[in-house]
Amino acid sequence: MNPIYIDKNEILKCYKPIDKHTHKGIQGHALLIGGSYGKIGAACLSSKAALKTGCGLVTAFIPKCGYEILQISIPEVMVLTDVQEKFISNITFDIVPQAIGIGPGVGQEQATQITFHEFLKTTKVPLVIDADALNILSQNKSWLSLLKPKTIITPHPKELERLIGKWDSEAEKFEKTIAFSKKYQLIIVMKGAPTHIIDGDAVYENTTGNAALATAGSGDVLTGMITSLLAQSYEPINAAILGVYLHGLTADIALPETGYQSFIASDIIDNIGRAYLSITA
Ligand SMILES: NC(=O)C1=CN([C@@H]2O[C@H](COP(=O)(O)OP(=O)(O)OC[C@H]3O[C@@H](n4cnc5c(N)ncnc54)[C@H](O)[C@@H]3O)[C@@H](O)[C@H]2O)[C@@H](O)CC1
Ligand SMILES: Nc1ncnc2c1ncn2[C@@H]1O[C@H](COP(=O)(O)OP(=O)(O)O)[C@@H](O)[C@H]1O
Ligand SMILES: [Mg+2]
Repeated sequence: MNPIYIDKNEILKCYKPIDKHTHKGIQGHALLIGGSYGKIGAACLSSKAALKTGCGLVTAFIPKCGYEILQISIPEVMVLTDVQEKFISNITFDIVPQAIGIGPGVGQEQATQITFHEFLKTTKVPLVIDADALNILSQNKSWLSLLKPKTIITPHPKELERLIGKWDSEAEKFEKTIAFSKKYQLIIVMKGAPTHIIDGDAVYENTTGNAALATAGSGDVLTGMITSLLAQSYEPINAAILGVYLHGLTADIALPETGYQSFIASDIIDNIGRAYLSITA
């Protein structure tokens, strides 16, 4: 396996500068579907990260109990609520997003599983699938064939194991992940230290990031960032590459100020602007 290293050179091949005549209506609308009672923070983090990564509009779809929390903590994000108080049970919306991120904090209630199945059968929008949405897929592997080619999935090692089964060596982990990517035509963001992106036989290795990212919600933030780039009409592989690179770079930039221990997921969001600036510096 000869990975392509995701460094500044590689990023400059796909980074799209902002057109000075752009407006929020053409800058992309991202929909983030996430949260459940006690995990509304996951929806807050992913939707705020999506906005801070540059799409024009962000809507969060959450259970009712998160309505005030989300509106007060991030007034720039629009909110749609499920009929259920504590978990998502019926995903319906009348907006037209260019990308959807689903999974952070959703839990695995039966009703959430059923509506996720219906959603997969009907949606034609480019998707990023993370966290509990991946765990639901692991429990219902026949649903994997519903995923459109180039859907992005973002498993951490445990979520990956639930999807592809155990491995005995690093080499076997890559073999199995590449086979899985080919079988379902998926882009797999294998989160870790470092993160790898698998797109069929192509393997990319990220060069940014550090152990400060080992903190609650840092994956939820990554989901929002990649969904935002997808909504801004980056090709799925480029959205994954740029998202993972910027996400890691925020931790490299913040480290001298926060140290490893006090860096939290909100610090990723706070440093997305500096990460963008360093791409073009
Ligand atoms: N503030 C919030 O609302 C938060 C919500 N979260 C949500 O909580 C739900 C559960 O997510 P979790 O990921 O905690 O639960 P999981 O059960 O999926 O994963 C936790 C398990 O995976 C292992 N693991 C994780 N990263 C690993 C790594 N790099 N190497 C080896 N093992 C690793 C852990 O040791 C643990 O056994 C998700 O829906 C998630 O989005 C979390 O993101 C935390 C913050
Ligand atoms: N030691 C580390 N070095 C670099 N990156 C890390 C390290 N630990 C975690 N990360 C990154 O942090 C993120 C963690 O995601 P995840 O486990 O899904 O978090 P959560 O579910 O809490 O949001 C991934 O992007 C992963 O690559
Ligand atoms: Mg996660």
